[in-house]
Amino acid sequence: MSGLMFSARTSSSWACGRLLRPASLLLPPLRDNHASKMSSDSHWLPPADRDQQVMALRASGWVEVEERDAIFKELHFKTFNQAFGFMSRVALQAEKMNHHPEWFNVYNKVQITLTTHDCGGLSKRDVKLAKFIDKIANSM
Ligand SMILES: C[C@H](O)[C@H](O)[C@H]1CNC2=NC(N)=NC(=O)C2=N1
Repeated sequence: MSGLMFSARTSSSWACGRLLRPASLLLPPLRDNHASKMSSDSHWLPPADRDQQVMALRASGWVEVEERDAIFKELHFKTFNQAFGFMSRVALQAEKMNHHPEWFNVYNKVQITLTTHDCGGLSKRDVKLAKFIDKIANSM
């Protein structure tokens, strides 16, 4: 295949409010620093909102990850089947939101980290998914 290939950014570009543009070696980056990228995110959490939301999630067991703009929680279930059933329900919601956890499961334990890769940090989607995770975990 020859010639310069152009490709439109994926739908996930909208997750952070960035303009859709053909990825090209010719165009300078519209926004090339973290702060300006974060500030343009339509799902970006302004500092005041973020503090309030993270404080509420802390109350239900979420903790902030050191050296990453992310939140973490470890959940314990009675059995592996319960843990896997929980993960299945969260996976369906993640697909519906097109927003996916970073997670690790050993037997009845599930470790979950939430962050928005397209935005380089926490967004409203992480808060929404964290609240869904807590709702499902509490219902099991
Ligand atoms: C191409 C796809 O839509 C994107 O990669 C989505 C998928 N799921 C995602 N999940 C998370 N946690 N962050 C993202 O930025 C993200 N982006």
